[in-house]
Amino acid sequence: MERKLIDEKLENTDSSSELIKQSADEISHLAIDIGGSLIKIVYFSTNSKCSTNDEAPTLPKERQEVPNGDLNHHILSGGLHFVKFETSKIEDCINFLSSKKLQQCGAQCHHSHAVDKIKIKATGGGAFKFADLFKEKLGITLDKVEEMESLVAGANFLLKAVNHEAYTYIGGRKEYVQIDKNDLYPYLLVNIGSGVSMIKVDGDEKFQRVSGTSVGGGTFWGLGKLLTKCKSFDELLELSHQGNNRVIDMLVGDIYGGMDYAKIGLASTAIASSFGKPVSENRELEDYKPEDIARSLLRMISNNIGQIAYLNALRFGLKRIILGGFFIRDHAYTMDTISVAVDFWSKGEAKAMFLRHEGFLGALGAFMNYKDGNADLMPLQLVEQTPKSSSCIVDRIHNSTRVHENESGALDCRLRVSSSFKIYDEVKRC
Ligand SMILES: Nc1ncnc2c1ncn2[C@@H]1O[C@H](COP(=O)(O)OP(=O)(O)O)[C@@H](O)[C@H]1O
Ligand SMILES: CC(C)(COP(=O)(O)O)[C@@H](O)C(=O)NCCC(=O)O
Repeated sequence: MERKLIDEKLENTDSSSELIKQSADEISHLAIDIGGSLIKIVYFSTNSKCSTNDEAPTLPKERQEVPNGDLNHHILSGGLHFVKFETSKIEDCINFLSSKKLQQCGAQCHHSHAVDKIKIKATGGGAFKFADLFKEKLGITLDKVEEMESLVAGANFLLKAVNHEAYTYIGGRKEYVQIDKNDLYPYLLVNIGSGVSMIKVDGDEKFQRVSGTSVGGGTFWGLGKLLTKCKSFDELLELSHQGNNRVIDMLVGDIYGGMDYAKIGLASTAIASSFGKPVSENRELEDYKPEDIARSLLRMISNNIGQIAYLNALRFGLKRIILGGFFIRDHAYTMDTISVAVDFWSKGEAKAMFLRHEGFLGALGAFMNYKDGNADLMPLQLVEQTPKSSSCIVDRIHNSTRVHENESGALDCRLRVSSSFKIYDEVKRC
């Protein structure tokens, strides 16, 4: 529900203060992915109180010593939260971060140097582009994590640790797929953000970006904005529901006098040329309905990505195509078009799968990176969950450790944190 709320707020320019109010909990770890279109934040919060006086606060009750007697580490129990902002409204993101207790503590702290030491993991092009802005406005240093590495780490984490994460979308039906974590690799990761990256994943930290296309989510939103005058991405998606692509697309039947081109397996209703119909019609842009244009555009881009994904899967003999990125937005027509394209071209050999945390792969991967480097933060301790069997299909099921998802959409999890972890200590000192 929280994710839904935040998505709605995203479309409303005056809502950042409300978003700030509803999320005034304590953040112990945060990672950010600043992309061409959207900023994605993943943060871990214990919902505990932060002291504002000079004494160190009592430890939150969730902060307990690890039962195995490892006195150098603590376990934090809490939730992993997901938030996004439009990159063009980066000020909202800055305001959100500065409202958080981590930052408030720093701002109120008498030791002004403390704030300057805050470092957060950051990925995406914006980690470079906006590094100075974060330093100047928030005193935060962006500790850069490579973008493809983050996407892969995020996808691997979700596929291995979160129940009901991957699903197929066929004929209007969503079916969850439980992938055996010992039989996950290789797969093709297709991230549809502003542009599209295709990555062959062979293991943890073992991957190669094999392809990409500049015709992606940014193309849909950018062209759609120009052609339909829609003011938001969601409005454009909504509009596409009511449209008919056959008014804009040139079909095989339009060329073959209403007949199939049976010899090469093309039905009369198949699209011969996306956006081809206006070629032979004496009509202006205004003479076409915006909903038909939106539908045609969404279909053209989704189909094209599905086809390029299939070709790359074929190139490397991959059977699983896992799709992420915020272009998808859990949108039925988008997923159906991609699934049909993959199924059609691979003759049923390859399968397209989508992820519930579709747009947060990079941010999650950057979050996982806290475990590297100075090894202050140990890997997530995962909580066992009994899978809900009703809507779940089994893809070589295997016993695995899983993460809970609570009602707010946050993932319940535990972090194993070094006693000397930096961000937490900055807060504690205040
Ligand atoms: N609220 C939104 N505003 C803008 N674009 C959105 C929104 N929701 C989904 N999108 C789509 O998601 C794409 C960005 O996906 P994302 O994975 O965040 O990529 P990036 O890292 O390039 O920002 C946009 O180009 C657009 O197609
Ligand atoms: C440059 C990018 C990796 C940036 O990632 P994004 O912000 O789009 O998620 C991506 O836009 C991309 O892979 N573009 C396609 C470039 C190409 O292969 O032609």
